[in-house]
Amino acid sequence: MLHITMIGCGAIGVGVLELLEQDPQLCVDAVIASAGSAELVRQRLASFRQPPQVLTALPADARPDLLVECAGHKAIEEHVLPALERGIACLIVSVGALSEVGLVERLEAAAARGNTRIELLPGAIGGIDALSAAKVGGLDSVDYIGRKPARAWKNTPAEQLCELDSLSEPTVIFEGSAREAARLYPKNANVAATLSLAGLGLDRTRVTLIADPLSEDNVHQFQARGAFGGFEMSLRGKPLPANPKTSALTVYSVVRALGNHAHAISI
Ligand SMILES: NC(=O)C1=CN([C@@H]2O[C@H](COP(=O)(O)OP(=O)(O)OC[C@H]3O[C@@H](n4cnc5c(N)ncnc54)[C@H](OP(=O)(O)O)[C@@H]3O)[C@@H](O)[C@H]2O)C=CC1
Ligand SMILES: O=C([O-])CC(=O)C(=O)O
Repeated sequence: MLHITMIGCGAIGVGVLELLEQDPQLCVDAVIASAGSAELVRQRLASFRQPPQVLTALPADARPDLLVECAGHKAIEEHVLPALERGIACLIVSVGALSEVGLVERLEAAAARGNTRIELLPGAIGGIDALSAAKVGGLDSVDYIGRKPARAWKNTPAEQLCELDSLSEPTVIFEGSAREAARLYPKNANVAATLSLAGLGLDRTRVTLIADPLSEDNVHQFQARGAFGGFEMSLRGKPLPANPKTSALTVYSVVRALGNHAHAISI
């Protein structure tokens, strides 16, 4: 059995825990919550058959097989970097955080010192295997369009560009590089950052973000061109009721990745 510690117990974390209850090969022993929400998280987990322990940091003597981040950008600094130094393998879902200058290099250095590895999860997007294989032969362009219902852009700079509550047609709220998208829309730019890391990098990956009052789904589309040929992907993700910024596929992506570590065949 694989022993896992999870950072964050919000929309993704709870969804993952619910699904893992059915897998005898995976056990989330502990959840790391922010100090201010530890009690709330304990209440959230009370109905689970075997609720994980709720902590605010990884104890010095803890040695989980895997640490999986489902929390946000700050959690990488606070928990992932120190765990890597201690030799604990980490899975990261907040991939948008890696657009911060120097963070990729710091993660690599921490993992090298701990002689361990970091896995970036595909989350809400598919086709990362094909894109990153295409990169080996050389890519010419990667263009991404992220389209979400208007409510998913609440509390973002989109609020300064348009009246989200009364939007009547799809409205482009951002066009530019993946680096700039991640800076302005950190909670909505994980896919853009993932495509960049798998493909042409943050400065050469072109991003368009759209607030679409006519869509109920989080739609992710990208096209790539290169020596391999061409590739178009369109994915209509159902948003999680607990957090409309987040697609349900992200939960399944975490469960798949953890399962691949525990099961005999990985796919
Ligand atoms: N790769 C991808 O495709 C996707 C990635 N994501 C990313 O996944 C992350 C989680 O998403 P989601 O579950 O929807 O978000 P939620 O806001 O629903 O949940 C996040 C939880 O993590 C907790 N948290 C935040 N910071 C820390 C910290 N430093 N230590 C411990 N706990 C912390 C929050 O608690 P509190 O608020 O009390 O701090 C909250 O309970 C986000 O960063 C999001 O950007 C989301 C969708 C797709
Ligand atoms: O659809 C999602 O779950 C999240 C998303 O767009 C992103 O962070 O890029």
